[in-house]
Amino acid sequence: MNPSASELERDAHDAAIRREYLHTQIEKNHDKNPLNLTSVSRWEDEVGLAPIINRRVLELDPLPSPAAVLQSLPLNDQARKLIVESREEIRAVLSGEDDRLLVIVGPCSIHDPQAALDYAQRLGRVRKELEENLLIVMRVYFEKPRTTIGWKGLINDPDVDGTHKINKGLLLARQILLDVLSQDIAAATEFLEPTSPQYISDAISWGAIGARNTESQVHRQLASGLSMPVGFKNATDGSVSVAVDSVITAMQEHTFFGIDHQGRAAAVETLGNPDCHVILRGSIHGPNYDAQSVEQALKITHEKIDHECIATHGVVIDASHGNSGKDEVQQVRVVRNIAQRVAEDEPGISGIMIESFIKGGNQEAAPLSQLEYGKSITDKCISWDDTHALLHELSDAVQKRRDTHTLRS
Ligand SMILES: O=C[C@H](O)[C@H](O)COP(=O)(O)O
Ligand SMILES: C=C(OP(=O)(O)O)C(=O)O
Repeated sequence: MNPSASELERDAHDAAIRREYLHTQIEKNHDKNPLNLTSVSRWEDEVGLAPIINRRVLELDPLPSPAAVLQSLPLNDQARKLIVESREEIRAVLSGEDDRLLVIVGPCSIHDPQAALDYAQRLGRVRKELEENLLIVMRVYFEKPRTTIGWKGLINDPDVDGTHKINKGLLLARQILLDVLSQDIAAATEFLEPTSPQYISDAISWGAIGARNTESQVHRQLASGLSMPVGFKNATDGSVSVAVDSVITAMQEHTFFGIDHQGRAAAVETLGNPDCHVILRGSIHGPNYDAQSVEQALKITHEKIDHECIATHGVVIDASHGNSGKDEVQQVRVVRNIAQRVAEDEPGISGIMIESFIKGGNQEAAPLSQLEYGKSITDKCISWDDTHALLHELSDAVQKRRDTHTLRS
């Protein structure tokens, strides 16, 4: 059926709005495109598909290729060594070959490069001091999965002002990772967008798939090709079974849609990732960090996986999120509870996750100039002073556990 005159008029009107929008965006956002890419034209206009496709797409802003970003901000030799060694150490702790506790600690999200470096300097010093008992890795989270809407993290919106300069966010995130690694501390992150790992995953030693994505085939496939250990959170409704299914799925080979390092669409074939495990993060129904929940999670894992692996050895417990009701005071109690249980040699606790920043609590997300320094703009975090004390308590707990084992043998 031919479009009516009024439909044609509306299409022309929509196309004019899109073109004007594109033009003003390019004019306005020079720094959005730091690698000087030329914008794509409205291809659908040229091939006569304008009434059919991209009806609700305002802009397709080209991103640099992963190779261009990796080459413009390369890992140095110290960082390469740290990443290779820390991935192996994490694997050894998760499998029980190394008797330390894995501690993934740091801000809920990164929004300020200066504060991230400041935090990494502090954590780098404690990491060294406590390395005999704790394997400390910094949370360097750039992508935030939201329950509904909200700031989606530094890669998506680096200026926290709704301008969504992803080009800038990618380079900034990578620079922050290099700064963190320069403090001799390995980095952990959540992988959210299926193509963003090509830009940063070389700098990551441990990855997470969040509670909102744990049942997603796309994320399970992604994890199957990642080069580092990956933890899957239990679902927001508390299901641990889906996280175990994720581990099983990610351990297998897959072929799926992705991009290569030149940024070209690619059929990605993966080997499978044997270094996956479950993270207990509590749920909308309450916490699951207690001994019975750990035991139950491992029971489900053993029922579904018939061979010994990292996932059957133990879980990582997230002291924040559903386990603390996102309350930093409660998070301190949860960490103390876990420290006590580690000291008492409770089996199955391979690691702990803590949301911590320089100042405790959180504040509303806003552009950097309007923010209090060193305070979270997403979930509430434990202050640095409390974190420092808790890391020492966790270290003492691991030492006590080791002493018990030595006495027994
Ligand atoms: O870790 C951060 C948050 O818990 C997660 O992004 C969800 O946040 P929201 O419920 O405020 O959207
Ligand atoms: C979003 C996070 O956690 P979860 O997926 O458990 O909500 C997080 O760790 O930042």
